[in-house]
Amino acid sequence: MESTAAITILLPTTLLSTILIALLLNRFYIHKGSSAPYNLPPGPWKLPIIGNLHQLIGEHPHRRLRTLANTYGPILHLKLGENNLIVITSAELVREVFKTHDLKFASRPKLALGKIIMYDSADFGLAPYGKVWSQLRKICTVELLSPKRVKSFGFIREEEGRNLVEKIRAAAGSPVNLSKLIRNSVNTGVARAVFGKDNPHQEIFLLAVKKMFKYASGFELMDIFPSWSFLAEITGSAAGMRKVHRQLDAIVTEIIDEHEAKNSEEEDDVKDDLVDVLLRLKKAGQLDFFLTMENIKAVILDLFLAGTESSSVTLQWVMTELIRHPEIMQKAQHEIRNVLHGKRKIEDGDIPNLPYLNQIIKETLRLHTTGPLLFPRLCQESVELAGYTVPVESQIVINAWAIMRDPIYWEDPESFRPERFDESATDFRAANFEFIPFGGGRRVCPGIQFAVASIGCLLAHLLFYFDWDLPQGKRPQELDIEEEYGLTLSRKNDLCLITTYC
Ligand code: HEM
Repeated sequence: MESTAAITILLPTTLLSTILIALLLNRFYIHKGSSAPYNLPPGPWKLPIIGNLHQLIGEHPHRRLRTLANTYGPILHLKLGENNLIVITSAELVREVFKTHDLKFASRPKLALGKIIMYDSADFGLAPYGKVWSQLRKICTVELLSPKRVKSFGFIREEEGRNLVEKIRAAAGSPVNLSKLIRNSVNTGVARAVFGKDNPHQEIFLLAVKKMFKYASGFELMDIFPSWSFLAEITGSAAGMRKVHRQLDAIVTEIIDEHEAKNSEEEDDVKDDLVDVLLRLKKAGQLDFFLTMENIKAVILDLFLAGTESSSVTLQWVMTELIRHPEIMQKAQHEIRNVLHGKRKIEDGDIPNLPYLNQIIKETLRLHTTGPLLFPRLCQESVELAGYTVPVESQIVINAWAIMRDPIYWEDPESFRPERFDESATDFRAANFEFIPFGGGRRVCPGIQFAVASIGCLLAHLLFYFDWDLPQGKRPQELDIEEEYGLTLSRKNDLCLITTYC
């Protein structure tokens, strides 16, 4: 069996036997943390060996952790197998993590997927804090993700918007699988920006991405019991990850080979994309560290994976909420059809003139937090937080989903109300620590502008050219909002809708 998020899936076999072993060993086992002189944050009682693993069963982790935080408070200590896990569930403490102690929390835990899939964390999303991380991040920001570069990709967004419209028109009359079309469009947009052309192996790639994001939940047994490597083999997780690695490696190797061949043929005449830049830097050898081919492959995958999944998941939730709230859909269509009045084509430069569209994207990111627990951090040295000690090497998880639904910060938090973001108020950056869809501090998502620009442009195309409805005369509130948990919180079921071309 291939394991996905261990907490929700693995229970019947491995976990129950683990509990039995734990109980048998109870008499002989001395709890690692129990004799430590730490003033640890509060948390529920812990079983030997598995710690609090059993308390996370039955619900998706972000929901379960919110329930635990309601009992134990906004800073919570759990023992998950071999790891100390500190869970933060308040904007005030997020400020401490992202601002006051930013450096101490700027690393990432070593996850099995980094080791197996991402060339031993040779990328920068999973890399530990340090020189390699900071230089790779800087190169990608300058070459791909800076506001200037993002603006320069406007023509790609326009073309992908038009392609999406054509594909939907071609399918008119029968329900269209909008989820699939969105995933393909977003992935093509990212591929063209990162390596200059479409992804020829899109189908295989998107399936591999889906699996990879499940492995990235941080709750894989291999990550909870890193020294029990046999568990990964028994459950099939390790084999599953190796398969994903082989598939992704084949794709990225082909991309690099093509770039190397092209560069040797047309030395001066070629317009550099990110892959060219990375290959050139490798050849020149002028960085402060030795840039390996693994670094290059892992960075391409980083951007390709992070860029595709999160933006496409967000756009699917946007359309879900607009279907469930026809009056908001109409208001958004009214805005865009008014602003573009008389124009036949949407241009990338039109998107900033659509403030309501922007409010809708923000409200979607609040209510359907793409990364509900952000991405785990590793505490690099012991820190005092809210009067408690966070031990060095603890993993830190911020329950962004719970904070962005907390009635302390948000009025009527369960309702979808884009108007709550007035045009001037909250920004995407974590200046406001109750609105943190992109994380914060040094490891804040570097792809904010890229993501917002591509989601905005595709969404504008969907709303300008089409009216949308549910198939089989279903009513708006009947559209399901079932979630699938992984690193991202996606729709469990694909979104299939009926369209009318306007
Ligand atoms: C709606 C879209 C997106 C959302 C919600 C999102 C969210 C996030 C979050 C929550 C993190 C972790 C931040 C932290 O630890 O504080 C992150 C990291 C990251 N994101 Fe995004 N992201 C999105 C789009 C993108 C895009 C389009 C790209 C690139 C093309 C990208 C590249 C990355 C990378 C490379 C990291 C790791 C940064 C590091 O560890 O230094 N993301 N993202």
